[in-house]
Amino acid sequence: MKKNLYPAFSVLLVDDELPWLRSLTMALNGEGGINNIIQCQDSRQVLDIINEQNVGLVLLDLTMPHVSGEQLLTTISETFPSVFVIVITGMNQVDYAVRCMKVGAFDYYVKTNDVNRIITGILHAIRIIELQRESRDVRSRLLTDRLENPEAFSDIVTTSKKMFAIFQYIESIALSKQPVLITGESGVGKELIARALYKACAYDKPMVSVNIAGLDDAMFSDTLFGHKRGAFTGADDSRSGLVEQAEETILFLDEIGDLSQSSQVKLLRLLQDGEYYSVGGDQLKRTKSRFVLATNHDLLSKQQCGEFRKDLFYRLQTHHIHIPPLRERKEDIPLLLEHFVKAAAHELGLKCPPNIPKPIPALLSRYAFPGNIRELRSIVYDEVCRNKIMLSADGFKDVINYRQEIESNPDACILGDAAILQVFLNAQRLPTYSEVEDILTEAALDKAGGNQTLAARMLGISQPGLSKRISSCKNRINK
Ligand SMILES: Nc1ncnc2c1ncn2[C@@H]1O[C@H](COP(=O)(O)OP(=O)(O)OP(=O)(O)O)[C@@H](O)[C@H]1O
Repeated sequence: MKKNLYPAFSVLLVDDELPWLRSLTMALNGEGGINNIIQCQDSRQVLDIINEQNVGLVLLDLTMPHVSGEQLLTTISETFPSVFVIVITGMNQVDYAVRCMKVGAFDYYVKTNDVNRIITGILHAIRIIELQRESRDVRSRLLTDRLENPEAFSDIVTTSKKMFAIFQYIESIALSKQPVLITGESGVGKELIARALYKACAYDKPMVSVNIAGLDDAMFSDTLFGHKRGAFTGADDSRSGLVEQAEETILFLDEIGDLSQSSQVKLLRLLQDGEYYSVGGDQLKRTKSRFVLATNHDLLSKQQCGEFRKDLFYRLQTHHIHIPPLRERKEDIPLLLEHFVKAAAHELGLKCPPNIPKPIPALLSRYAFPGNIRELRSIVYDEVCRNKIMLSADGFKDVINYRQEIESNPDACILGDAAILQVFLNAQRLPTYSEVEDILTEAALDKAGGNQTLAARMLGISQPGLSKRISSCKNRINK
């Protein structure tokens, strides 16, 4: 996989003027990050090059010796209909432009010193070609029912056709540079899918991940873009951000659903043009990172009620992977059960995993798993701790009944005031507010099997509020 070449197909520059070829190549490379370029000065060679190399886009001059650009344009359109042609010429006449577009040119530019405008058009064409190629690729993969690199998905335990279709889709978008949005309920495996995508892309550098829930706009900019020395009080040194650290690999932004409006604007610019400023810096930077973003929010309804920007919402739709909840792929339950029993036994140092009585998979299939696979994992681990030789069907039944009860009536677990008071009176010293917050957050997540929506309901706060508490709790631990 030629992962350092962009785009994955070649861009063929055809012009008899060598200085123009050179300056356009430099601009495409520097400003547009395009480095998969073939230069051709002799118009007679163009068709052979297209025939022999993986050319997706031709940037074509019109006035050339031997074969004219217009003649070439007609032949390319007829013989290689999937190759896009952009005409870049010195001829500033509308009728030429109209003629070229009629014959099949994708766009028409007059040579100018302001190459930025041309580059924006070329990047636009590249994006469309990538999408066309990807959709062709997805179609052929769906017909052949195969994976090119099954190893990339080996950590994901599944037998579901829906998940297999997701794997095929991931393989078909692996070479694209466009951002990928992964959605699905909490605990459904979004991070695992992001890691599979990373493996399918075969980057040399490790993936960079960050959970951006609860970051205010200043923290968001500082974390992603870094800062210049003296940018704010305490910024004693310049520091690079995660975007720079993730150059030529994947930057995984988890929980993008709660971003503030101003951070959404910055994120859009980053995804759209690859551009950003470090905090306190006035030099525009460009990135070649691949962005993978995840959320368990319904972004469509957030966008409809004005909480999520429409332009960002649509920018994120280019490559969208939605992971179905566990209750919609119950065929995975027996496999996952066995997998987690083995993993738990291994962690506990058991010689062999406990036996699984036959009724347990069917019992689990009747439960809706609001916390999805994370919840199943925590139930199984807990049961393996309790029963190291043979798992207990009754144990599973009790846990599931209890969880269903909490789910239908989150108030049921509330302790009386006196009981709460007693907990503190028995302690040698009173915990601080932040200690209580950490303990409660952890306890609620534990009870809810990692389901943040349910845990937030138990604590009487919103899910974004809980997300913020989780990240501040993590920050306190990391300090
Ligand atoms: N198909 C699977 N096979 C094995 N383990 C899985 C699978 N799906 C999820 N898991 C495990 O379940 C747990 C939750 O997965 P993950 O963190 O990827 O979910 P998530 O959707 O990102 O959750 P959240 O929205 O809360 O961040 C992890 O321990 C993960 O390894």
